[in-house]
Formats: sequence, C-alpha cells, structure tokens
Amino acid sequence: MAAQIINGVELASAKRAQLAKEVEELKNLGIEPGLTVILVGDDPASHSYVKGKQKACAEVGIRSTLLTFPATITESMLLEQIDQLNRDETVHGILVQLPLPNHIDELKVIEAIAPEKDVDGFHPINVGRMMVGQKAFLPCTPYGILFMVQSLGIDIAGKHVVVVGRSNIVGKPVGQLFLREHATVTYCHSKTKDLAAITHQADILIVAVGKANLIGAEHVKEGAIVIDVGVNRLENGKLCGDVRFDEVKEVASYLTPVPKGVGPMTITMLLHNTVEAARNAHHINKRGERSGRY
Ligand SMILES: Nc1nc(=O)c2c([nH]1)NC[C@@H]1CN(c3ccc(C(=O)N[C@@H](CCC(=O)O)C(=O)O)cc3)C=[N+]21
Repeated sequence: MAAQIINGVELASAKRAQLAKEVEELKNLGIEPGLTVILVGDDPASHSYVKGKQKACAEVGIRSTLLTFPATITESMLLEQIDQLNRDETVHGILVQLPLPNHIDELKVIEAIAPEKDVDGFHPINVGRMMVGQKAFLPCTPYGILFMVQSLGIDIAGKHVVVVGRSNIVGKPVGQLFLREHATVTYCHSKTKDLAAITHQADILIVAVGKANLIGAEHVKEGAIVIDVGVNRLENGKLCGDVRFDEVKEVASYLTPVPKGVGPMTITMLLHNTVEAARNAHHINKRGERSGRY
C-alpha cells in the first residue's frame, strides 16, 4: 500500500495557531517577542529562507528585524553586532543565517550569541545541555522532525532510527533527540559501507545529506517511516529532497515531501524557541504566569 504523505504545512499551521495564542498572552503582559536575523552576503537561497522566517514571525505576531550586511563584513564587526544584540533587552532571539562567507569563522560567531538568545540551538552550551537532558533550545530541524514523528502517534521507544548524514545542525542532533526518546540509533555517512544494508533495517529513516535522489526503494524496509530533510535546488529552479519520492512512497508507511514537509516545521520550531526565549527573559512559565523569581 502506498505511503501516507505527511503534510508539513498543515502540521506547522496547527502549531503556529497555538503559538499565536501564546504570543497574544505575552503581549497582554506587555511583552512582545522579538527575533533578529542577521544575513550576510547575497546568496539567493539564504535570502529566500530568511523571507520565509520573517513571514512566519508576522503570522504569529513575533516582531522580526532583519539586519543585512555585505559579504565583505569583517568577523570582528559581526561579533560586535552580535554583542550589541546580546545586550538589547527587546531582542529575545538571535539567528545568524548560515552559511557565512569563508573568511568568517562560523563557530566563533555562534559562540558569540548569548546561549539564552540562541533560538537555533547551535551554541555549544545548548548542544551540551541537550546531550545531558537539561533544559535547552533544541535545534529547529531536529525538533521539527521529532514533533512530526510524535504527531503520528507511534511509540518511538525501541524503534530503530537510522540517520543518514552527520552535520552539526541536523544529522548529529536529530539522532540524539531520538535517543532521548529511547530509540536505537544508527548513524550513516559518506564513509559508510553498504548503506542500503543499514538503512534497510530502519523503522524510521531520516535522510539529511543534501544529495538529490540518494535514497531509493532499495534502501527502505516495507512499512518504514521516511523523513526527507534534503533541500536541493534543481537547475529548473524546483526544490527536491534526498529521497526518490515516487519510488519510496510505494514502500514506506509514511513519507515527508519536499517542499512542504520538514521545511515548514523547521521554521515553526524557530518560532516556538523565540516565544520560549521571550518567556524565559521575563520569568514567565508555560501557563503565562510570572514565576516567583521576580
Ligand atoms: N542559522 C540558520 N538556521 C537555519 O535554520 C538555517 C540556516 N541557518 N541556513 C539554511 C538552512 C535551511 N533552512 C530551511 C528552512 C526552511 C525551509 C522551508 O520552509 N522550505 C520550504 C520551501 C521553500 C522554498 O520553496 O524555497 C518547504 O520545504 O516547503 C527550507 C530551508 C533553514 N536553515
């Protein structure tokens, strides 16, 4: 039987409606959640993603500010800018759109962001806190994927999750999030031998490589859940994932499309983290009450 296609837009919009309510409650307390996005250079893909983030902020009532800089900005000027935003109380979340030009050290920039404003969840403090199970901003794409899989109502404990890809922003952390949910996790990457033999064992297969058509029916066990994190822009301008959709949909039980799968969830979790950052900054709990620490 053909797979059920997971609608990321629908799931995202349900979650955004909830977030809009939470923003409204914060505004009633005189708090306007604010996200500042830093965009360096003029990569068209980055500009397009940033536009999507701003539109989503507007949709739930988060104030978003875009700061753009030429690709020639020096590292120290960028660090100075971040420092200024760290000290600005009206800014709850800071996002530096990646990738950055080669002359700028990305890790240095990420480390300059105050961990309590790091709504991407990329700062080593947040990564470490996530690893040991402390409260932390979870990276948006992995968090969005977990949210999607949980929304299917299946029990993750004991499932074999196979992650293809080991980037710091998707592959590595998504495996950790599923490990936290008691899955058995296997990582595959470019040096893995006999990829298909391993991916074929997956109950949940998460593909985050960035290579169009990498995964086909031969990689997927009958009835597996397949999450496609690839964002590959084809020459004809169309966006496609890492998974051969038409083939895999005949084998999988659930499959995410590209576009309209993981992407919208990523942005939604960014909104979630920004609302959380605003609440934390003002010592407000999830029920909208000020905690005793005031
Ligand atoms: N600091 C930082 N944080 C990021 O979260 C970050 C980043 N840098 N750099 C680039 C990647 C990529 N990324 C996407 C988010 C949403 C869609 C998305 O919503 N895509 C739509 C389609 C959009 C289109 O058609 O162009 C979809 O899949 O339906 C795609 C890609 C976030 N990233």
